[in-house]
Parts: sequence; C-alpha cells; structure tokens
Amino acid sequence: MDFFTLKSVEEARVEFLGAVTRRMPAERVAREEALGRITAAPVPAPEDLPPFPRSSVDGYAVLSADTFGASEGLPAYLTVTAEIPMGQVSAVPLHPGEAQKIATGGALPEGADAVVMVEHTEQSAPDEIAVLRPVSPGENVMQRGEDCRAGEPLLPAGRMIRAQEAALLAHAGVREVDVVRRPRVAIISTGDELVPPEEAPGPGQIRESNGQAMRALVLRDGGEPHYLGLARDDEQEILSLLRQGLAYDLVLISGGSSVGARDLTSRLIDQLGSPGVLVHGVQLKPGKPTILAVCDGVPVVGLPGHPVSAQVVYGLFVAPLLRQMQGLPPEPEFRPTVRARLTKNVASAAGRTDVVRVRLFRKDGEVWAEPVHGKSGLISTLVRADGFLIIPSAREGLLAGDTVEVEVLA
Ligand SMILES: Nc1nc2c(c(=O)[nH]1)N[C@H]1C(S)=C(S)[C@@H](COP(=O)(O)OP(=O)(O)OC[C@H]3O[C@@H](n4cnc5c(N)ncnc54)[C@H](O)[C@@H]3O)O[C@H]1N2
Ligand code: MOO
Repeated sequence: MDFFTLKSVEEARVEFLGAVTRRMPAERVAREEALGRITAAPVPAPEDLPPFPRSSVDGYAVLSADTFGASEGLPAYLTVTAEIPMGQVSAVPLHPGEAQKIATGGALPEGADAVVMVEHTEQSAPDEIAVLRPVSPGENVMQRGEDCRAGEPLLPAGRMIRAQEAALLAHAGVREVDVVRRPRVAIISTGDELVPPEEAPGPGQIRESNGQAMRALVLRDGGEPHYLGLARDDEQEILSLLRQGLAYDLVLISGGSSVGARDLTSRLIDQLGSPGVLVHGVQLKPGKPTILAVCDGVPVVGLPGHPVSAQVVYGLFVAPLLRQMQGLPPEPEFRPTVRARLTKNVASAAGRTDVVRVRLFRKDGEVWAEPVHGKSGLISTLVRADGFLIIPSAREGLLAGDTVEVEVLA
C-alpha cells in the first residue's frame, strides 16, 4: 500500500459505489416472507380501504343535520330504529329523525353521515334518545377509501416492509409482494493465527470473530450471508476461497490487508478479475488498510483484520453498497442520532476521517458522550460503546464540552 496516495473516505466511497453496477432483481414472495424485505415496485391497493364507511366510536349513527343546534338544555330527540350487529350491514336505511345503535368499527347504515358518541346521548324513552351535542357531517366516521383508494399505491417502491407495512398489506388482502432479492454475500476470514470459534486455540492462536460480526451485519442490512470459511495466509487457499466468492453478489474478506508479509489479499483480489483493486488505503482511523475492488462485476471488499476496524469499514463502505444494490439511496435520508456533549478533547489529524467509539450517559439533564478508549483489536470496546462519533476529514479534533451528533449503534 502506498501511504502517500491514500484516498479520503468520500473519494473512496464515490469511486467504489460508482464502479458497482450490480443491482438485485425482483422476486415474488408470500406476504409472510416479506418482513424485512424491500419492495421492488409500488404495491397497488386492490380495493378501497375501509371498503365501507365505519364508525370510529360506540354510539348512534345519525343524519348530522338532525343534531344541529342540539344542547343539554335543548336536546335533539331521535327514534332508535335498529341496532347494527357487528360484521353485518343494517337491515334498514336511516331516515331523518332516526338513529341506529352502532359499535366501534360497525358499518354505517345507508342515509347516515355521522355518529354521536354514546356519552353525548341519554335514553329519553324505550326507543328514543336525546342527543346533547351536535355532530358535523363525517364526524366519528372512517370514510370508504380514507385509508387508501383502489389502484393507488399501498406502498411505494424501495420501502422496507416493517410491522406497519405488513399490517397494511394484510388488511388489503395482498398475498404476494414483489421484493428485491437479498444480495448473497460471501464472507471469508484469513490468518494463520485464527481458529474457528468452536475450536480451542493453541498457543499463539485466537478464535476468529470477524466472520460472526460480518454475518450479523449483512443480515441486519438485508443481505444473505454465506460464510465460505477460514483461509491460512497461503496464496492458493485465499485465492481458492476468493474464486468461490465470485459466484456471489459481494465478497467480504478480512485480514491480511495491511503492509508487510501478509499483504497478499490486495494482490490476489487484483488477479481475480477486472478492473480489480480500485482503492487500497483510506484516510480513515480505524480502517486505513481497506481494499475496495470490483472483479468482473462482483464487488470485493478487503476489511482490515482488527475487529473494530472491520466493523467500522463495514459501516462506511459495505452498508451503503448493500443499500445501493437493493435499489435504495446509499445513505438513508435520516439516521438515528443523539446530540451529546463531549466529556474530553478528541484529537484528529486534518485530512483524515476518525470514527470514535463513545459511551452515552445522562448527567444533570444533559446527554454526554465519553470516548471509549482501546486499540482496534479490542472487541469489547464496541460492546461498551453506544455509538460512533464521526469526525470528518475537514475537522482537526473536537474540544471537551463541544456539542456533537452521535450515530447510535444498531
Ligand atoms: N507496521 C504497521 N503495522 C500495522 C499497520 C501499519 O500501518 N503499519 N496498520 C495496522 C492497522 S491500522 C490495522 S487495521 C491492521 C490491519 O491488519 P490486516 O488487515 O493486514 O490484518 P491482519 O494483520 O491479518 O490482522 C490484524 C489483527 O486482526 C486480527 N484478526 C484478523 N482477522 C480476524 C478475525 N477474523 N477475527 C478476529 N481477529 C482477527 C489478527 O489476529 C490481528 O491481530 O494492521 C496494523 N498493523
Ligand atoms: O486503521 Mo487500523 O484499521 O487503525 O485499526
């Protein structure tokens, strides 16, 4: 890696995202399978919802004009002609001077245009009520088509299906949805010192954790993780896993990305296909030895081995890429952030983006952000942190007491 030609995070991201043309096709899935997926096209409403005018309260369906001017002193007297059973329509239409008893969600009878709440009425005779307050036309009524109109989009394209979207689809009777296929992501870990988490490490060995971190992050971001395995620092082993990776939509390989004897990864990725490595080295801390490549149409990201660096690099380059591949803008319009005051000065070199782990706490009615110190090989620092404070390349550090925006870790 040539340390004199490190790219800024912004330059690297623009170049890399611009070079990846791969987009996921649509696939049709059952509504129950669509949770967490992203719509590939607008989903039209098959019918008006609600399909008929419904009461939003317990009370009496009326003609609003009959109640105009009604008050406690001078009530409007109406004849109760029916009680509307739930799940059925009234057997009789409503005429002027009449009321029909209705429950919340019941279907308004023909001729009625409003509902008086039961607490605004009194029983004045066995089949008669006194209305003590007027209602306006449409009051306490969910109109036909007020939730959505037949043919209009229930959901736009590019919308993640969460509980509220799934509920609307169920309500509208939509059984299948066209969603974006999940990007299939190959995950490779490399390093002679690593053993799988299930194995007992020997002297000088450690259990590998980046595979697990990447699996979790890919799942979170709508991808389908496929762990291809752990390669020794051996050209043939790494190359063989990388080649297998080309059958996927994206390859993530961690370790072996920095200078030195183990600086194999970049060279091997470059042999994999064209155009090959676009970026090797970013003005970023942690995460300097990042590799960004596209090999015969497949994006390949070489993540630094240090677990904290790997997760930071994932957030800055892989998360936006997965969004782009799923047809979304690379950056969400709004991110969950918390405004907090810094407890300490934080240094940052000009020209470099720093991602600082911070713990949030409240004191004297204010939210404070305390930097979590620790080398990027210490995984627990990420467990203790509540968020990242990103110091953009233009800034040269921050001062204790400064108000900052902290990106909350999901
Ligand atoms: N002389 C220099 N040494 C280092 C530099 C440098 O600029 N000059 N950069 C440091 C930085 S910054 C980072 S980040 C690391 C990057 O190293 P590599 O990406 O080449 O990765 P490795 O050397 O293979 O591993 C680094 C570290 O991470 C551990 N590791 C690797 N893979 C995993 C895994 N899957 N699970 C858990 N831990 C993993 C590995 O054991 C090493 O401790 O280089 C610095 N050195
Ligand atoms: O840049 Mo390294 O990725 O600081 O830990």
